[in-house]
Amino acid sequence: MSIISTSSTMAASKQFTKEEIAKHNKQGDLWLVIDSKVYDVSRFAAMHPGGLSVLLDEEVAGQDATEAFFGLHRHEVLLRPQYARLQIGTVVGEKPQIVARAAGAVSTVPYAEPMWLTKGYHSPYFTERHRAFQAALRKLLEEVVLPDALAREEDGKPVSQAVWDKLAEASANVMALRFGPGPHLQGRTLLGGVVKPEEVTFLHALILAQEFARFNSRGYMDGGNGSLIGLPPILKYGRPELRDKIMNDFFDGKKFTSLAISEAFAGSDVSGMKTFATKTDKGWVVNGTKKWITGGMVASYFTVGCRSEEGFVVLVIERGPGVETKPIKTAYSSAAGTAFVTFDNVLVPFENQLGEDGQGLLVILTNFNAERWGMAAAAISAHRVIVEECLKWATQRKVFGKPLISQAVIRAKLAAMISRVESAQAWIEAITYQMINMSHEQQAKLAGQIGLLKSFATKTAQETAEDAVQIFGGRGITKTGMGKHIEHYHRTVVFDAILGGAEDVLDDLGVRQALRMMPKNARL
Ligand code: HEM
Repeated sequence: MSIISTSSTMAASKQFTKEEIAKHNKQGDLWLVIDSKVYDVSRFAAMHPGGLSVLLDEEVAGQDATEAFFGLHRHEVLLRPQYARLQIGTVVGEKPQIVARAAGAVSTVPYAEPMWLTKGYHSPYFTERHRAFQAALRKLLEEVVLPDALAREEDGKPVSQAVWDKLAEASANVMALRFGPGPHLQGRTLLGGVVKPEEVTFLHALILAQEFARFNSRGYMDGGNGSLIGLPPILKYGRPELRDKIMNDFFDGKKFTSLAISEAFAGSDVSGMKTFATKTDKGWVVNGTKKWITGGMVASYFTVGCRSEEGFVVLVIERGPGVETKPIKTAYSSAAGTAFVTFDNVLVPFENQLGEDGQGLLVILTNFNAERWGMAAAAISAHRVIVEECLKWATQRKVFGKPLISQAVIRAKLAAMISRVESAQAWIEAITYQMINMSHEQQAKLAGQIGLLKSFATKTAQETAEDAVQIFGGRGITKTGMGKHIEHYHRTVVFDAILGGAEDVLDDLGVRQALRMMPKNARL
């Protein structure tokens, strides 16, 4: 994931012979070559995080240290301004061979992109128009979201308002786009006009979900995604006035909504829930608590599942008197805004009810397919990033004088990873095509497939995470340097396996749906 912006490529124009470079090989007068570029590290050497002595080694000082460097550092180190300026020139007659991917470009590493995005391959689903959409989106995300994602994942703060503002800009409307095709896109300019509102299908939604998942900043991304599960029930069941107010607040990047179903007492077991809504003359009065509410720390609205005398009801509760949120520390960054939410005698107007009394389960279930499909899409994309990391590492790292990739066991691990990610991608593309050609009601028959797909995507992702740590060794459990993405992935991959339904539950759902569809007359 070394990405270069055109402004940081300014190379020093002076040229040096190898003989001249070799003379600068001692403390205080120290040069070295990396990928044909000459670096004067005379002053930096004493501050080098890897120590001074390694730079004075006779194979490094005054020499071409390309191989040694790339066995120990990510390319992005050299792109940081403080290190880029150590370059004083190039070697006579040599040209750089290693190029960072430009912001927005596709990777040329095999399997680093889905087949439809790989040069020379074809797709039954995606066209050049989709590719133009993907390119515009990736450029915007890598320029605007990626730097914020890396910084916030570290400091634990929520998505910066400047990012929301940029995504919401009238010329881009990415916030509205994230809700897939539909009337909410009408009249909007989308990504500078690269796609028209009526052209948008679930294939665009797949591109969006997969592009947003490439940053390997899992807490940050979930923090930004909270509304994607909190809002859909409001869009479908909310009264027009409430729906439009909350929808526009989100599309403008101003206010966010979290789904608040799970409790310390109950997860998917709705009957075990304790949050209770009492009907009064003035409206519903809600008391109870909710746990693991993604994005809850920054949410202005909560889509809340409650028990009541009238059955299960879903209410939209606005942050205000009686509503409190406290952060919960989980394995990923607090940028996710994961909250414990308490409702104490909160008065909720009847207009904020979604669906009829006792119909709450229907309201919640209506988005489960879309939610799981989106999670699978993101999981597959994040998985692919790890395949690229492993392929690069295995080819650039030398052990016992040979690249790591020359070991058959490493190639076997890579083969398994590639097969997992490619089969999951092919499956989701096929399901997405069905979604495009089915009505919302018909899509109910995809519930089993989507459940199985999500479970497959997250199980295989965890297998790859384990394999990746083995390939990277100690670096795979180290938060900085070469293996930082592997460490992050390995630590956070399990979130996908829990959110939106645990694997066993989804597998069972898939098989039970198949059983319901079994023809009565089928025999061996
Ligand atoms: C312009 C040249 C260089 C720069 C700017 C540089 C910079 C850095 C930085 C920032 C780190 C911290 C870890 C990271 O962020 O990846 C590091 C670690 C390290 N560097 Fe360098 N370095 C340079 C050249 C070299 C060379 C030629 C060697 C050759 C032996 C070397 C050996 C090391 C070692 C052994 C570590 C520790 C790696 C680890 O903890 O796994 N460095 N360097």
